[in-house]
Amino acid sequence: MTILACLGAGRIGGEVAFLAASLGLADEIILHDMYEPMLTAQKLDLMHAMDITVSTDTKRLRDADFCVFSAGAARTPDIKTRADLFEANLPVAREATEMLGGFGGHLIVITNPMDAFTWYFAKHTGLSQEQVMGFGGLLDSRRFAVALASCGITGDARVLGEHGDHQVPIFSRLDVEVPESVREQILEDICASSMPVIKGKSGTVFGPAYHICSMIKDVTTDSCRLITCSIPADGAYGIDGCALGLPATLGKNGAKVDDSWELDAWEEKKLQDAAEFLRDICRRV
Ligand SMILES: NC(=O)c1ccc[n+]([C@@H]2O[C@H](COP(=O)([O-])OP(=O)(O)OC[C@H]3O[C@@H](n4cnc5c(N)ncnc54)[C@H](O)[C@@H]3O)[C@@H](O)[C@H]2O)c1
Ligand SMILES: O=C(O)C[C@H](O)C(=O)O
Repeated sequence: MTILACLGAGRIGGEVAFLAASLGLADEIILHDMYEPMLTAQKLDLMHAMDITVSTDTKRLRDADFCVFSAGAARTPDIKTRADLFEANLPVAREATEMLGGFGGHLIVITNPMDAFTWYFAKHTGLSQEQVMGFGGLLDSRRFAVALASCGITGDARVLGEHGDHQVPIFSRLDVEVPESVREQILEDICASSMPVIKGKSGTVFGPAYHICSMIKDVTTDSCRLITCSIPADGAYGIDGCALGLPATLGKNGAKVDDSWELDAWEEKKLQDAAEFLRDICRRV
């Protein structure tokens, strides 16, 4: 019996609830949204799809195995970076922390700027480092794979660093050497890759929902899959004072940092730059 709570039942919360239920990853859904018509709409739409218990009682949150935090404002085409959402979404994270009293499951943080809020929840909920994971690395890695494929490059495409403009595509795990000028061009392309989706359909949905559900599956099946996700760093890769995308294995005990990757000089510099950028935002939480 797996209970999935979605704090924020908009595009991401709604799609994750639907997909998780469709895939048999959740037996019961708890939904919360400040906008009552959206909450009612998502609840009814789910119940019209399948025979599943959908609750809107936030007191039940403490019984949930997973909580996906996707409440708050999303980027529109005129909001340049995810970091620009920080002030708007900080009060939303504060409210969620209060609701999460007694919750002992796995918290998957989606709301942007996602790394800052991953740090926030790790500091303010009393959950362990392994129980709080920020989602973005799998999506960024997939976007990296798409960009590489268009250049005919294959290999293990992974992205570390910020879920944002300070993301760090890892070229040293690919099958070929990629020169710096090409790296910079690909980095620029992947940083811009969600905007056409936002412009065309108001927000990204399929990509995030698919990968978020894959993380839920990793935990429920104890797969110990190698992923990248945002983790409150405590010294791994010489970084602390922020959460950021790192390699991790994901299983029933949550996300465990894999500190064995050897980065080349370009990647190492970009990762330290990302940490410096994120430390600045994380200080503000
Ligand atoms: N980490 C990622 O990879 C990733 C991917 C997609 C979206 N996001 C982020 O996730 C967040 C949600 O995106 P979306 O597309 O689902 O947006 P959305 O607007 O469709 O849904 C957000 C929902 O949050 C609700 N909400 C706002 N304030 C609230 C509060 N105080 N309490 C409860 N509910 C509240 C809104 O009513 C809305 O229904 C955004 O910050 C977006 O940038 C992150
Ligand atoms: O780009 C955004 O603002 C949404 C999300 O973080 C994404 O990467 O799809």
